Amino acid sequence: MDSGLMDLAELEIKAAEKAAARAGGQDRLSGHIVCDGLVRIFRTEGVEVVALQGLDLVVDRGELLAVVGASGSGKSTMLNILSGLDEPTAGVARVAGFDLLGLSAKRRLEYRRKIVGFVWQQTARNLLPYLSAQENVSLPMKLAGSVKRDRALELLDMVGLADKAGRRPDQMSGGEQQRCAVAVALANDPEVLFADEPTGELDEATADEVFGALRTVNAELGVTVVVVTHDMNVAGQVRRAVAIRDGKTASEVRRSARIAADGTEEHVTEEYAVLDRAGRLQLPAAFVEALSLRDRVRLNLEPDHVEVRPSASGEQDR
Ligand SMILES: Nc1ncnc2c1ncn2[C@@H]1O[C@H](COP(=O)(O)OP(=O)(O)OP(=O)(O)O)[C@@H](O)[C@H]1O
Repeated sequence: MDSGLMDLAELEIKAAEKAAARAGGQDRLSGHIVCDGLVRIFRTEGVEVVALQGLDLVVDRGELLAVVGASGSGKSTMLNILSGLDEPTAGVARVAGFDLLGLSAKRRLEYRRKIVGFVWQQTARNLLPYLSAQENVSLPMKLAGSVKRDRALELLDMVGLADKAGRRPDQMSGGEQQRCAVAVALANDPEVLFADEPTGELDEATADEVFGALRTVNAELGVTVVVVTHDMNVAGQVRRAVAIRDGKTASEVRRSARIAADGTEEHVTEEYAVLDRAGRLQLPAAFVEALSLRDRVRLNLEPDHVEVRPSASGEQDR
């Protein structure tokens, strides 16, 4: 049995329970983060770049989601909007009841201070070099005027750094610094944690530890976690990974555990294409190439599935 995955299942149940308690009941569990038809167009020197082309995404309260995609697919653009640093050109972006389109400066500040926490790829952006781990975690509390005794140590303990509380960033490894950054991001008890390539500068084993810390805080605090990465292998670290392609959500990988006919537990990884509200979906590039699909395809409705066939030869140019 894959004990790692069992842990994942247990952690997810725990995270959902904590999130429900935090939200005041199961009925408020859905749609903690909602992107609907999100569009972001950049205009520079007369050139238009459509970075997000109608992106749809719903993340439930208490979920831990990975967003994966190649360079230039729009991940950072989405994260900048969700973290309140940038505004969408059109569409809906809502987090914890905050509508991020047309937020006043005051509400934006409140959103960034209280609702969301961030972990950036560059460790230097997350931690102050001359402060110890504990001081780094305490700083956001001080700035918000709400220092809670022992909270910094509790958070450091949660990310496995209880014994490193007195160390400065240059006395910690890259992975430890990123785990410390997770504790800093949670100092003011945000509802949502965004992490942008938090393991981008780390080797695989160290990256696993950082993911372990993200899973733990998700389960212990019920905080909704969104991790953006170009590392497709990350899908194995979470139960839900959404892939972005060309500024839209294209596919989704879900991992789950189920009991097989012989009573043993088996673990299933299933990949789904994302269907938007207009019924559009994107075929995986490998499928398109395998059958040389081009321009038009034939669709047949079968009792329990839809068939996609290449158009007959010669049909393409008629
Ligand atoms: N401020 C900007 N001005 C003009 N174009 C931009 C701006 N920011 C992003 N873009 C463009 O938007 C598209 C999406 O970029 P984005 O940074 O969101 O991708 P990404 O998936 O995060 O890539 P990476 O993994 O390399 O960070 C790219 O074509 C990029 O060049």
